[in-house]
Amino acid sequence: MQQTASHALDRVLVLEMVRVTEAAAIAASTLVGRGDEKAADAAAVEAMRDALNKLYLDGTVVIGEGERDEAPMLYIGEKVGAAQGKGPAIDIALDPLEGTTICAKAGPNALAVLAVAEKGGLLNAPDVYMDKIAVGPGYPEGVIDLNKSPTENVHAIAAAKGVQPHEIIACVLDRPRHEKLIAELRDVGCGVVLIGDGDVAGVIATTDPETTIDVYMGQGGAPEGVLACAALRCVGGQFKGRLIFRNDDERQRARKWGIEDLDKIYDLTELAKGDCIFAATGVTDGSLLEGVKRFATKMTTESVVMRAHSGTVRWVKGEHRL
Ligand SMILES: O=P(O)(O)OC[C@H]1O[C@](O)(COP(=O)(O)O)[C@@H](O)[C@@H]1O
Repeated sequence: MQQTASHALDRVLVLEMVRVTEAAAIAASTLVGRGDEKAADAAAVEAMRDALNKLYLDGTVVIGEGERDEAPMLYIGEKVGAAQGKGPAIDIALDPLEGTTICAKAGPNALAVLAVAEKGGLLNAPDVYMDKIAVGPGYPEGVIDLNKSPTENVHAIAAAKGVQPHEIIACVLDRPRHEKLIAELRDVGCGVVLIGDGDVAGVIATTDPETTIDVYMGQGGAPEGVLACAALRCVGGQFKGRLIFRNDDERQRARKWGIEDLDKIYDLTELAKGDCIFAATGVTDGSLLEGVKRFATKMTTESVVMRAHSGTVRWVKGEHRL
């Protein structure tokens, strides 16, 4: 009889997931700073797929490298795992190399990332942009609102935190499309941390007081939004996301994956619901994790794996013989 997913999440998957993200991170790390995004991504994809296919599970990729006709491996709908029809049926959202450009340029915060959930637990987000706002744990429910202006959100966060609006620090992707947002945040007096890429780490940074980042704002990839939500489900925090469609082709793609209300504002639990596991391994050093390091005889990795049901967060240091 096929195991239920929650049974699997209980027993095997939590630590197995680290093996999968470690494999992808190690593969990508051989190409850090080599200026070749595609090669680094391909290496991570292949390694992640091989590692997933060794596990006793009946997995379906719901967020992956793209649609079947554009991605040869880990495409949306691909079945992975060595126990098709027998093992626990789970949905998987993955990004074997989150921050391909970061990796190519040896910048901070490139990650190998994975989230798993029970069937239907993760939104099948199309590869479009998502307007995002996120804060870490400890705020009253509803403190952030995508229908409000950045200024109003900063005031609400500051009031809830008991500080002045100019003491709030926001993280934003450094893109021309964010010029207005950045100008408005600076008008309020906020510190704006501009990141070149990697908004999964940007969102997660709001949950760690050491980063000093209070809020993440702006448009990034929708699949990355779902991955970040899986992490927030485990450690706490709030997230609102609205899909952004630039043309009819993108609208069509969303409908194809069952999204009917194209203007909907999604809450954390609508993007990643039920029990879920989030795992990441650092490819390059960053605010969340150290990157892969190579020594004469070994490599080291740092990973985090967390589970929504228990709220357990495990930091895993790996030593791998060369
Ligand atoms: O680079 P764009 O088009 O602004 O898209 C933003 C998205 O790209 C990233 O910075 C990096 O994504 P990739 O790893 O696919 O290159 C994401 O973290 C972010 O959500």
